[in-house]
Amino acid sequence: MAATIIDGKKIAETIQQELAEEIKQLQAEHHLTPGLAVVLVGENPASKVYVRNKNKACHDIGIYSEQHNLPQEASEQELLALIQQLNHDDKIHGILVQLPLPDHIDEHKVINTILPEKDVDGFHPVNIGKLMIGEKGFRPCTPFGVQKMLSYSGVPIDGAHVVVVGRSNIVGKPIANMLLQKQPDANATVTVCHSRTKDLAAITRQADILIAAIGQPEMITAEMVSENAVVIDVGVNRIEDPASKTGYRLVGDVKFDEVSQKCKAISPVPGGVGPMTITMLLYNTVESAKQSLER
Ligand SMILES: NC(=O)C1=CN([C@@H]2O[C@H](COP(=O)(O)OP(=O)(O)OC[C@H]3O[C@@H](n4cnc5c(N)ncnc54)[C@H](OP(=O)(O)O)[C@@H]3O)[C@@H](O)[C@H]2O)C=CC1
Ligand SMILES: Nc1nc(=O)c2c([nH]1)NC[C@@H]1CN(c3ccc(C(=O)N[C@@H](CCC(=O)O)C(=O)O)cc3)C=[N+]21
Ligand SMILES: [Mg+2]
Repeated sequence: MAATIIDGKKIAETIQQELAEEIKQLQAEHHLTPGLAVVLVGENPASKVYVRNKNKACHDIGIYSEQHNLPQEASEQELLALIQQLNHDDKIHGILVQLPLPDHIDEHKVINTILPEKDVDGFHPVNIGKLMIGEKGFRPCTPFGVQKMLSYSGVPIDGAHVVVVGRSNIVGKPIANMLLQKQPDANATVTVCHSRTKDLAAITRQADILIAAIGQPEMITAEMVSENAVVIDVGVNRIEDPASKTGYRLVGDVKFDEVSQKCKAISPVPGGVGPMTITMLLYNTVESAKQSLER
């Protein structure tokens, strides 16, 4: 039977409407407009699409957003100085530095310079540490979006066997940690797989919830999933497509056509995790603005 489609775009719209209401209230009661600064170094076309989508979403719901474009050759010093300036800027409640950065810039140094209370990406070691021990802090947007997507869709996480394929710092590791927590919308039994995993298919077939964050176009096939599985596809891969106007199209890490004929539920690409990521960035920015009232 064909799978239920988990419509990330629609869930994202619902959450964004709630955020827009909350922003109106913040403006009416506290004269406060949440502000986000996005920093982009260089000319990566995929990054540009993400940045454009973020700016539009901010505009739509009433978040002030500003974009800082540095040239590819910008020095690490220049970037760190810009972050310091944004750290001190009272209109700015969230700072996002688009990754990956050019090779001559140390990513860790850059992330460490962002004030943890403005780190709406949830990448600063302080926020990662809080996530690990179950303390309140900013959650990375993609994992947070996946968690919200599952809970809005009524997928039980408590007691489920979640298999995550991928162990990056921005997706695989934080999502595994979030769903493992002894907390609501979590309590999963988690297995994390990666490129050195032996007999990957034998493990993915055991998943009640399979999360693919691999960066390999359509790698997860029908024989790797069970009929009861809920499949969340985090992958966003551009592949060449001469039939498309742009010359390329987006596919996930899951072979959607065959897997969706077998599993219980699945999130599509585009229209799945991507819009949820943007929404949780907005959510964290609003949260950060609210927290600034308490300081
Ligand atoms: N929708 C969204 O909002 C977002 C989407 N993405 C997308 O998600 C995907 C993953 O991103 P990211 O985590 O940054 O990617 P990384 O390249 O940082 O990590 C990929 C992970 O997949 C593992 N892997 C690679 N090949 C295989 C394989 N053949 N078998 C098993 N495991 C494998 C790697 O293993 P190892 O560690 O051993 O190298 C690594 O842990 C990408 O397509 C990216 O574009 C990313 C961020 C946000
Ligand atoms: N500091 C930082 N934080 C990030 O969160 C971050 C990052 N750097 N670098 C790049 C990755 C990738 N990422 C995406 C987010 C949304 C979509 C998205 O909205 N995708 C739409 C499609 C957009 C399109 O049409 O191209 C969808 O899947 O429906 C895609 C990719 C965030 N990342
Ligand atoms: Mg680098």
